Amino acid sequence: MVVIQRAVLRDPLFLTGLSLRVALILVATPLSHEVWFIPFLQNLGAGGFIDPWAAHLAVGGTPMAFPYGPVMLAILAPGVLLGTAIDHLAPGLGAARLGLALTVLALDLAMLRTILRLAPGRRRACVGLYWLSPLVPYICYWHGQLDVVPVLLLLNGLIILAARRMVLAGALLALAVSAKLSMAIGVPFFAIYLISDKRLRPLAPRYWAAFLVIITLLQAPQLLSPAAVEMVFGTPEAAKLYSLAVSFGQGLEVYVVPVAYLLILYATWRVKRISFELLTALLGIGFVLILVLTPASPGWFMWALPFLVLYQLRSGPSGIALVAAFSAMFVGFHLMTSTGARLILTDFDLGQPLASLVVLPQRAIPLVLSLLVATGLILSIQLVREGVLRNDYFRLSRRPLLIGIAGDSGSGKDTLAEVMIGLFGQRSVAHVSGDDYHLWDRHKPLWQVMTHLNPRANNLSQFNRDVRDLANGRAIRSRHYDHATGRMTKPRLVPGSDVVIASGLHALYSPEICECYNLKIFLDMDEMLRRHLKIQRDTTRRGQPVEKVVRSIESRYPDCRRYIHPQAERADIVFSLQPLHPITDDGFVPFNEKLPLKLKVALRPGMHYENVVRILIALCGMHVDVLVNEATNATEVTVEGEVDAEDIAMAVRELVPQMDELLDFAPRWQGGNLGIMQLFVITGAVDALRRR
Ligand SMILES: Nc1ncnc2c1ncn2[C@@H]1O[C@H](COP(=O)(O)OP(=O)(O)O)[C@@H](O)[C@H]1O
Ligand SMILES: O=C(COP(=O)(O)O)[C@H](O)[C@H](O)COP(=O)(O)O
Repeated sequence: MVVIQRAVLRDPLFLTGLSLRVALILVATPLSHEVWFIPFLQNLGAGGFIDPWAAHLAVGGTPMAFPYGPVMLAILAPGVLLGTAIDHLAPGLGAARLGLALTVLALDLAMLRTILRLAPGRRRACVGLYWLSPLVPYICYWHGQLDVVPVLLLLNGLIILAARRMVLAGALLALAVSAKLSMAIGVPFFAIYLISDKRLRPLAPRYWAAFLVIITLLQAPQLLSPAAVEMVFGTPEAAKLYSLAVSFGQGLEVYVVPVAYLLILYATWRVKRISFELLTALLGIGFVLILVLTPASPGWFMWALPFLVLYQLRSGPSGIALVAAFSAMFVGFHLMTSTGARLILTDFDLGQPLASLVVLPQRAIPLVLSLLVATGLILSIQLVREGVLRNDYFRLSRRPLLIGIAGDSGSGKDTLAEVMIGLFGQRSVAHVSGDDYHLWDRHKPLWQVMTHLNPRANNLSQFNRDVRDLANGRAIRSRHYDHATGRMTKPRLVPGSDVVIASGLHALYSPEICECYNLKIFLDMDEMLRRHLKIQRDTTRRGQPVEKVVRSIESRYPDCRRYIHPQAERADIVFSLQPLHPITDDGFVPFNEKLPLKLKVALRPGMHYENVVRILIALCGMHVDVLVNEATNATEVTVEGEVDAEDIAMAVRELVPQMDELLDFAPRWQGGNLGIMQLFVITGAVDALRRR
């Protein structure tokens, strides 16, 4: 049973739409129901279960009667067969007719509920845009088409796919196609969606396995029935896709719809990474173009309607007006040219198209069709502009997100890179480390002559080339410097990804590589804290004697001042981790002691930080000071206090909800200062991506 919130059921708008539907069911019976669908379905009762299509043709039924698959049959038959049985008991009740109409009403309510699930919090808008649209009463209750069935299955398959319940989602897509073959139009869009999102790729085999098993089980028997092949696969409806052709002369024709459809698929393929919202927009564009470029049956509009509702919810009054105009043209055109309904208990038969009942002005039909095509094309352009090009996610994900992280040895570059990889997901990030571009390893004599902090001790031109290649989505081959052995390993393939993190001593050194980054970060950790943490790391994790590490820190300090620290001027964000209590020269801090820290965040002029500060105070309960550095005009935000990972996750969802689909399914949020860094990096990245 379709469960719709009580608030909707009590909504006057809903009750108005329901009254209209019930009135139509009571007073009108669509010609298509009476002449095609009900007789076909009643054959099942006459022993047509084995091969309903053959049984129908055997009694002289028309091949046009039921060009649908077994799922449509299974969903619609119970109401009709029950009604037929009741009619046998009480002739003249019209229960079979009511059985079909009430089944359609139940599916219509399920469609409303599905749309409400797709647009949570937009209850009245969804009721207004779907339930009160004249399209649905016209298509389902006057003209009498059944497309609400496959579209409902397709839409729920989308929702289940977004929830990553892959087997059920694949099965629902198969059910949609087995209800009406034209839903196969959507299959390539789903395939591109599953390929484009690296997070979904491991889950895709289950999806397609379920799809193929269900579609085979349901469609194979139909292929064995010549009658089904004639009525379903050979339906004249399919020929409409080829009706618009461009003649190349010499009897050659190019079909416009297949060309347009392939162009839309190509454009979809070019969208680097498709969010759920983008997928619904692209599917809507595909369906609307088919409506515009073919003499589409009224039922075909149901394919696009849910996506048009979502478009209107996002676009507001202009989109609503445009869809209303397109809908009005569509209904007007089909009232004139398509079958309608007979009024019950009267002889008033509007089953035939208006054009055959009354004399219309000569140009009425072509004029309305022209307006229909014009409004449809304008709507398609708007769907592309507003549904795709202006889609935040589309703009964020068209090219890889590039983040550069520079800082002295031990300042936290790898740590920050790792916590950001934990957010985006290993599959979606290409990490390039400056250490892998040292010109010599620890065992070479030059190691004793020139420190690695000197740019000339590193192959920075190769580093820059590799970052640029990754920025263009190309894979690179990069060696790896193993700090445990002090040697370079063999080159390994680093594939292009949605996010590129380039961290290293000189990651912001060359101006031209800085132009590649969307976000530039410099780590300027308190010097005593850095020494403490570097000594702790190099002795415990890199097996180096304390004396050697201390000597190295001292000997490299001049190069650090000369080559590393100046990079801070190029950064968008400078993170400076500070101990709450200064570490004095002789104040040795035991490695296992957790140092209370605070984080200073210097943001270059123009970086938006107000909302971040608001959230850190209001939601995370942090103590935050904001200062503007008069010299650099940079904003310095000092953050103190404890924050847990869940609060950081909530803060990011509040500040940049559109990032959700760019992050991993289970992003690894951090608490403490690393979580605050995650927050500033994510919001800074979205800011930068919106500007590009
Ligand atoms: N934000 C931070 N909070 C606490 N400890 C940190 C932080 N960043 C780095 N560290 C610690 O400091 C040491 C050096 O960090 P690392 O990321 O290896 O620096 P780099 O990559 O710049 O050489 C590591 O032991 C690391 O755990
Ligand atoms: O210090 C760094 C940078 O690494 P990081 O920024 O991770 O500290 C150089 O890679 C070292 O010179 C490598 O030499 P070693 O392996 O002997 O430290």
